[in-house]
Amino acid sequence: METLYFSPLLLGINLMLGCAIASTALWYFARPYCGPGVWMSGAWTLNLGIWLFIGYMASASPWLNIAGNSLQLAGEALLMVGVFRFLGLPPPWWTVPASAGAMSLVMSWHWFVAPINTEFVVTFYALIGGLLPIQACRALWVAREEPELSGVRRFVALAFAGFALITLLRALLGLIDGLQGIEHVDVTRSVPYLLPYNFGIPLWVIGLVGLALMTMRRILADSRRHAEQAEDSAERFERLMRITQAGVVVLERGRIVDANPMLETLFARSREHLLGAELHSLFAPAEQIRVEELLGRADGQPHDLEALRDAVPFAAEISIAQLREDGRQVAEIRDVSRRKALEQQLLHLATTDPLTEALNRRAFEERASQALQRSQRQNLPLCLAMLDLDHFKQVNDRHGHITGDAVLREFSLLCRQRARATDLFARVGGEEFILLLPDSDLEAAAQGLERLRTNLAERNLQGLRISVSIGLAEWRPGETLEQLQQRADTALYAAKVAGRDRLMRAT
Ligand SMILES: Nc1nc2c(ncn2[C@@H]2O[C@H](COP(=O)(O)OP(=O)(O)OP(=O)(O)O)[C@@H](O)[C@H]2O)c(=O)[nH]1
Repeated sequence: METLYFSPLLLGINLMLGCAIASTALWYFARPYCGPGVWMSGAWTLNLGIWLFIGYMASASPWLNIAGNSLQLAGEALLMVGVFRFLGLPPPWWTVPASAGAMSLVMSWHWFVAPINTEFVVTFYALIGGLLPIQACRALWVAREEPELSGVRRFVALAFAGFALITLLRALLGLIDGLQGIEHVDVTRSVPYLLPYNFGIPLWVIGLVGLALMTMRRILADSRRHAEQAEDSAERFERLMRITQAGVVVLERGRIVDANPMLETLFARSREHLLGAELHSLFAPAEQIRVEELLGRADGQPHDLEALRDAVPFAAEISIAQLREDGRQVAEIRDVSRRKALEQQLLHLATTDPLTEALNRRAFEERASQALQRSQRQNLPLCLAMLDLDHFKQVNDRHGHITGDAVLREFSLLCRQRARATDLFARVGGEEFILLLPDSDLEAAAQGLERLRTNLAERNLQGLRISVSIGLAEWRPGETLEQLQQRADTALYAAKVAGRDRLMRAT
């Protein structure tokens, strides 16, 4: 019992058990980092090997001896494989079965074929045990990645190198003893036995402590890197929010909880005024229900709304998206009044005649067929008139094209002024115009056009007496726009033939 108080064997076993428990804790707290899990299995395998070996010492069972020695080497090999896993290198898994298998073979030979001098057995064990860490040492020493780990990596490499050296020294001493035919019965008198307990195991523990430090250093370096990245992206986000041309707001239940500087400019309100305000308060009263609906939808799509800056409306585009599961939303608001004005301008250019500002033929046909469909659906009357200035060639010939143009412009203005908002007035030829009168029967249309004609006859355009001939047709159910136009054209021709400056109704 007394020898137990000073037993290096017991101390070694306890240290190994401590290492296994510590590496389990390391694995648990370092998850999901690669490496500690393999170290943990290595440490427990090694412990299992030691306990089986103790079992052999108590029972002298050859099987326990074989399994104990083989598992100790397998545990050591696993520890080295874990280093490769940690460094992100291809792990040499083969070393685990290779070292355990080779040891089993030698031990089986010793027990079941021919006894080998135990010093040679020790030599063989130590040779494998000493060679195993060398590759891991090299990998740790030369690794270039993660410069913040280089110090601790070298520390572990040196600890493993020391362990390898002690173990190989043990192999050499065993070999010398074996060659001399010495066989140690009392292990406490054997240097090859004392070497691992007094020096090998401490170095092994130091190596494991180093592995734990290395893992912690990586975790620290990674979290520092992540913190830097987070800070970086927060800064980028802030910068983006400052320079973006869009007003950006973060919303909580429809209320503004954060806003970028552009929003202040866009709505001419200070941040203090904006924070806490309902999003819909930034828009025209008529749009507020729509804003609520868009908040509910949060589809991230752009929608056009009328916003208010100092109570003055402007065209805005808003897109609302869900920010997080907790119901926070983000809205992006842009002033699109310039774009809207441009769109209007383009639409105007695409649909009107540049000289007279009347609709062009294409726009007329598009809108006239819609009006025709509506009349058809609602069974309402509709009329179409063709208007052609009389002897316009003479105007050009006598007074020049510029005067002719001015006459056309004035005539167009007169017609547009007299037309109702629902009427469609277009220029379809040089001095030929067309007027579509929805919801007007032939009688009412004729009266209105007669008034126009007499009004024109009574006034001078560019100091000239200008008259117009008109052909008028009322739409008949089932008739197409072309057919209706054709009849009005025929009536116009009849008006010209009949002496001009008159209105003729189509038959
Ligand atoms: N100033 C000007 N003249 C145009 C324009 N487009 C067509 N014209 C002229 O309009 C005239 C049309 O002449 P005609 O088709 O012979 O008809 P008209 O002289 O009005 O005679 P009737 O229609 O039979 O009464 C031509 O002289 C064209 O050059 C234009 O944009 N500006």
